[in-house]
Amino acid sequence: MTGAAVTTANPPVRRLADWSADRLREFADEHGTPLYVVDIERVRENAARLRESFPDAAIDYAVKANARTPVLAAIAEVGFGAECASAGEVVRACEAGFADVRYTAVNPPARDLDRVVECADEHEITITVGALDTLDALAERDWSGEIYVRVNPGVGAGHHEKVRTGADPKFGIPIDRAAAAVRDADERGFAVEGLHAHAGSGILETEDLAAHRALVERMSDLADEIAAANIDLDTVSVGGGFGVPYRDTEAPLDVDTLARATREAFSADARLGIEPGRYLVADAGVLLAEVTTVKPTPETTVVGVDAGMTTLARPALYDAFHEIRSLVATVEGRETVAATVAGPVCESGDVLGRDRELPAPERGDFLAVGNAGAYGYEMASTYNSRPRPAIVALDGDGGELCVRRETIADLGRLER
Ligand SMILES: Cc1ncc(COP(=O)(O)O)c(C=O)c1O
Ligand SMILES: N[C@@H](CCCC[NH3+])C(=O)O
Repeated sequence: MTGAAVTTANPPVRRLADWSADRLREFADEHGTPLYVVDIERVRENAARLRESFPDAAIDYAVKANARTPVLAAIAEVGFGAECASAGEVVRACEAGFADVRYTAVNPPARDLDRVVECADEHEITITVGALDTLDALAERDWSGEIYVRVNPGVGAGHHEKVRTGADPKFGIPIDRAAAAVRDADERGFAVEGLHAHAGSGILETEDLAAHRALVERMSDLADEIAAANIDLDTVSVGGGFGVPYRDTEAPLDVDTLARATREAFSADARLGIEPGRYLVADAGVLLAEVTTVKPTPETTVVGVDAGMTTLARPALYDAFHEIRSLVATVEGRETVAATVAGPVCESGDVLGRDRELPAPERGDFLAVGNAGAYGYEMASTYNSRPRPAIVALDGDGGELCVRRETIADLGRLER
């Protein structure tokens, strides 16, 4: 295979080193930086591997991880549903061709509910309710579609405390009150199709896998209690959160083992549901940046680049680690330096990586940041009036601009 294509058929992880530096450099030259590159074929490979491990499960893609149209269209095409966090995601998922779309309503703004209810006139939409208040809001809108009840399982997992939703009271109905909530919804005439819970994001470590298993067991017990009340549940979704290795030294998640453990723990008389985001898209994307400044200091070599916390928020927000690689054609004659790769934003937290061994960077070099396909562009902002980057989508040998670079003129377009 050539270019950015992988060398083994559908390996469980694509490392930053597996991308073709020549091809990435060409994209950076052609489209400028900062630039996201997303490989749609890799998204399909990840989807196929997940489907193989979970052959009977209802799989809903968590759109928040990457909501760009080519990504959505590819995942819709393989037949997964969509799990959406807002009316915006619902609309985009419907437009991209998803047949089953579920809105996970977290403190839903009235505007979102109105729009989702409107969408349901033409699309198959389910709403996941995480508070009794939301049932009232749906009743006010004469909602006659299906609902899921979101449960707070009391067990969280994930790569950072900010993403361990499972034990956070913000999310879902406490598990000891959930059966009563389902009975209440049923008596009020709502079509309760499913239960939902989500432990958190970035499950990779043994303790997170144990938390996932505990969640599945708790949800199965709850489903039994609900079945005993003669309420038939179609699906019990145990959420997403399947992690990917961000460091070279981390092993990939063995989804077969995860699927087996999930199956063993799942005893509900209903279809198992999962809703992965990151797992499908993270290693399908890289972020390209250009070196703008090289500054030796007593502590470190500061390598200034044109991408920062407004382009990729994860390092600043969660201290997340992303591999960084130089794309120079030859490292000959360059010694290795320990670099702090920093962005152009006026905050000390605007650092993409510290202590990174790189062939001494020079102004004009391109760097690639790995695993940028999930929660990358989606969390980009225009802080410091910095326009958002462009995105190139690859499919096979071709690469096309799928999102143009925002301009300074764009920044004022909403002002009156
Ligand atoms: C309700 C819900 N479902 C699914 C996901 C997807 O998570 P991940 O991208 O880690 O698979 C999230 C995000 O953590 C979520 O909040
Ligand atoms: N945005 C987070 C994932 C959280 C997903 C939302 N529940 C991340 O980049 O790791």
